[in-house]
Amino acid sequence: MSEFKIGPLNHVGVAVPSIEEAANTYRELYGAIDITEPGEMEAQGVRFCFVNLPNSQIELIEPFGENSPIVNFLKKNPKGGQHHVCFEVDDIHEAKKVMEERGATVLNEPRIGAHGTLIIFVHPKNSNGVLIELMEAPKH
Ligand SMILES: CC[C@H](C(=O)O)C(=O)SCCNC(=O)CCNC(=O)[C@H](O)C(C)(C)COP(=O)(O)OP(=O)(O)OC[C@H]1O[C@@H](n2cnc3c(N)ncnc32)[C@H](O)[C@@H]1OP(=O)(O)O
Ligand SMILES: [Co+2]
Repeated sequence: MSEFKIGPLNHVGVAVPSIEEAANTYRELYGAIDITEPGEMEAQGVRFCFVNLPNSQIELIEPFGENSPIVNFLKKNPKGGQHHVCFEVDDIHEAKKVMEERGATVLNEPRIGAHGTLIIFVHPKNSNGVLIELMEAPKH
């Protein structure tokens, strides 16, 4: 078995109808004070913001543009829901290669995600119904 292994949990993705309303929930109900301004990634079809926590983040995402990959999800979960879990990896190209060698369905070629590093997604069917995002760890 190769040396490859997933690293730290980077964020939990939560798909919502409105990131502003969801951010207010984390602010008013849970006392979150460190919430980023919204960003947009047309290529990924999402608007997003991050609830920064001491050891991880909640990534709030809502559809952006016509072909957003989360439109279907929100049709099935109109109030929103836990959408994906993101782990950091050292090398996204190695990660993709190993995932495919191990029989997983990688959903995209590595592309830039909200943290500015390359990401891939592994189909939920490979992980007990959980959509997994692998993100190349930021180089410090
Ligand atoms: C700004 C980037 C940001 C970042 O962190 O950098 C992001 O995270 S962007 C997040 C949004 N982007 C993506 O989700 C891209 C990857 N997703 C996909 O390719 C699709 O959403 C996919 C393939 C997971 C589902 O596609 P679609 O919804 O069109 O297919 P189905 O509705 O037919 O679903 C197939 C099957 O999968 C189950 N499903 C769908 N979405 C999820 C989910 N988020 N978590 C768990 N399971 C999911 C769905 O229920 C179907 O199951 P089945 O048993 O076959 O009915
Ligand atoms: Co994400």
